[in-house]
Amino acid sequence: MSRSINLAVIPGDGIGQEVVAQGLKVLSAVLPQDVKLETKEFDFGAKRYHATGETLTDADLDALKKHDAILLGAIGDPSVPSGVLERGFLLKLRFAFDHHVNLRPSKLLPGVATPLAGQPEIDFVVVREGTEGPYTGNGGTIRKGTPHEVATEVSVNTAFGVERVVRDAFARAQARPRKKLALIHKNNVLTFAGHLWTNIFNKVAAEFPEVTTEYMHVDAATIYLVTQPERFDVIVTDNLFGDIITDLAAAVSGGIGVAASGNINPSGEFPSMFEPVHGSAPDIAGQGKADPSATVLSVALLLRHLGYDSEAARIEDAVSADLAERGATPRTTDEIGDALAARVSG
Ligand SMILES: NC(=O)C1=CN([C@@H]2O[C@H](COP(=O)(O)OP(=O)(O)OC[C@H]3O[C@@H](n4cnc5c(N)ncnc54)[C@H](O)[C@@H]3O)[C@@H](O)[C@H]2O)C=CC1
Ligand SMILES: CC(C)CC(=O)C(=O)O
Ligand SMILES: [Mg+2]
Repeated sequence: MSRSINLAVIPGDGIGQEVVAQGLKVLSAVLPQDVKLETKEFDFGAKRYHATGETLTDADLDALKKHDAILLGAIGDPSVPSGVLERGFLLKLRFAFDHHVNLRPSKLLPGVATPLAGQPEIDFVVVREGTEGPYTGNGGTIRKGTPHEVATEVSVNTAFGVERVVRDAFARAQARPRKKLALIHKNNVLTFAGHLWTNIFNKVAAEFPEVTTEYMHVDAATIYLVTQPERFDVIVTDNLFGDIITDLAAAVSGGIGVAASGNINPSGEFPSMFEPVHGSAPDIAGQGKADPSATVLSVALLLRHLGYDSEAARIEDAVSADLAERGATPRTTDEIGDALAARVSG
């Protein structure tokens, strides 16, 4: 039986272009010959915005919808006002394709440097809600530009949206050996949203008696992520807290250059999208300094999502071996991509 992957590729801005090229290189190298890989590149990002004023149109969404999955580099450029591409492209796409499970694993691989003392066992996954919270664009400003300006940014939390992501996190915790789930919020202050999350979390917990649960406020969680990261197994949290703590989680688990993510639409109604946790890093763009490992590991998440488990594992092993053997001499983005492609095909 011949198999195929019809992949939408969005390199995006800055280092997005550089790292996606490596992700594709490794993907082509790992796939068996009977799997037909078809890729279609989309030019979303700053260049297209400057040329056309468009970020993401309905026609674009229709075109993207036809694919099995999406591989994204990163979006955002200093030449475009902050938020235009992030809201107008990235969040619009995540919302339109109902990517409500934003999956961000953090694993400190053997021999990988961490700023933490010793070599703690870090192996947890953050299930970040991806379509609600303060990222929905509900809010506004009055008396703009005056000393009396007032700006609001409303956090939207629906029982439906919270329950489905909490259920997903419980199911993931149940399937992992340690079976632990932490809810991270700030329910001592954000009482409306926080109590909704806590009540739903406790209700769903009753259906998963094998899962050990804990609650912690997000400020305290940032302490434990640094002082006791081994304590975490699965974390569930809202869109904003999840965004922030996963950069921190990346920093303690080998760095932002190795942090992968999946924006999952669990029903399969829309293609899921895989991307590194990092952004377009304009400070290092075009210099060949970006670590493509996060994108390559995102390709592994993509493959696992599509049922190519052994190919995903080969990529993860290759990255793990590459990181363990990384010497002090810096390599270019391209060189790391070549080394990973050689490992998965060797
Ligand atoms: N998913 C996306 O497309 C995201 C886009 N952004 C956008 O990216 C732009 C830059 O955002 P920043 O806040 O600077 O975050 P960033 O993640 O792009 O960069 C933060 C720091 O990490 C470093 N870094 C990032 N990726 C790296 C890699 N692969 N290898 C080595 N170092 C790496 C950068 O050089 C920088 O020092 C903004 O326009 C932002 O809105 C930010 C986060 C996610
Ligand atoms: C650029 C934002 C819209 C998103 C972000 O920082 C993230 O998803 O990690
Ligand atoms: Mg982020």
